[in-house]
Amino acid sequence: MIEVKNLTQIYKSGKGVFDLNFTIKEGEVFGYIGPNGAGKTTTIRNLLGFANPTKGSAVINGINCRKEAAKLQNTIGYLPGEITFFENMKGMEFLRFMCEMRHTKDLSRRDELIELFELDTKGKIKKMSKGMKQKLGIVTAFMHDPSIYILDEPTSGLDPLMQNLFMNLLDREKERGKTIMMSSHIFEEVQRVCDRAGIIKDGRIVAVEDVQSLNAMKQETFIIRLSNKNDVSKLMNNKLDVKKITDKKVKITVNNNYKEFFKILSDCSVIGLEAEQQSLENVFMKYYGKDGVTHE
Ligand SMILES: Nc1ncnc2c1ncn2[C@@H]1O[C@H](COP(=O)(O)OP(=O)(O)OP(=O)(O)O)[C@@H](O)[C@H]1O
Repeated sequence: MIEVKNLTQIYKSGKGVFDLNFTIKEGEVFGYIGPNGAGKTTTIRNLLGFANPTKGSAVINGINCRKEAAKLQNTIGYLPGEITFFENMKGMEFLRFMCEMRHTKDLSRRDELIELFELDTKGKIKKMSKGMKQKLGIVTAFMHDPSIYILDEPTSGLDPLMQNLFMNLLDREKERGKTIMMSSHIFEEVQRVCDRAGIIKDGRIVAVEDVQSLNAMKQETFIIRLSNKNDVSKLMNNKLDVKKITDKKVKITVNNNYKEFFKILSDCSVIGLEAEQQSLENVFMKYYGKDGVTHE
């Protein structure tokens, strides 16, 4: 369905994306993850036909994304990373304009989405907050019921409640057999909804993995507070990766060995447990060297 072949776009600065190769099957949810500046937006802009690749191609449903971009317009729901709308239009005016452009007849989905995200469409876009603009972008990307979604960091700017609503919406679209590509640097988000994920770093794809195997790579770190300081040495004398912070506080890194982790903790005087968020960057920095080769 989506085929990226040797796609290269080099900016004057020498940065960009280089020899990207991946395919996304019909009905698949593909996460595209990488740190800031890795090349996610550049790839997505090529899929939308907004950029002229230096080399290679992106093809969707047999249609060349650059050469025949107009043909894809109604098939794709695109959410840009930075939303620069017609700032002087009111929210509803913009949505009506987009529906006319796309010849969308059935407006019920638009209205359902406005209600779902509690979007106030009365005000001018330039007066909307970042989160409100993001919601407007989501309604725009989803309201014509396209078969493919290309979403650039879709939850950015949304509060946790809205993020959750959005992820539920993605689940429903996935169930309806839609093909979804979404960029993100939030591991949890990709983990929750994606089947596979491509990892991009310094403009190159370093891995395309099943999300299940990606999960196995993830380590979690917990800060444990104890009431009895003797428990610190008890914790240090086993197979767990434990670092002492104070005489009653330790940091434990768990790498899928939860069973052992809970077994040992159940025997200690735990009075507090706090999970440390691990950034996605840390996850793959640990597993992929600069050369893009897996280092176990
Ligand atoms: N128009 C441009 N001209 C020159 N360099 C650019 C341009 N757009 C992006 N770049 C550079 O290309 C690289 C990839 O940028 P890109 O925006 O694709 O990354 P990204 O993965 O989307 O990052 P982020 O997560 O920060 O949005 C970066 O080094 C960026 O500085």
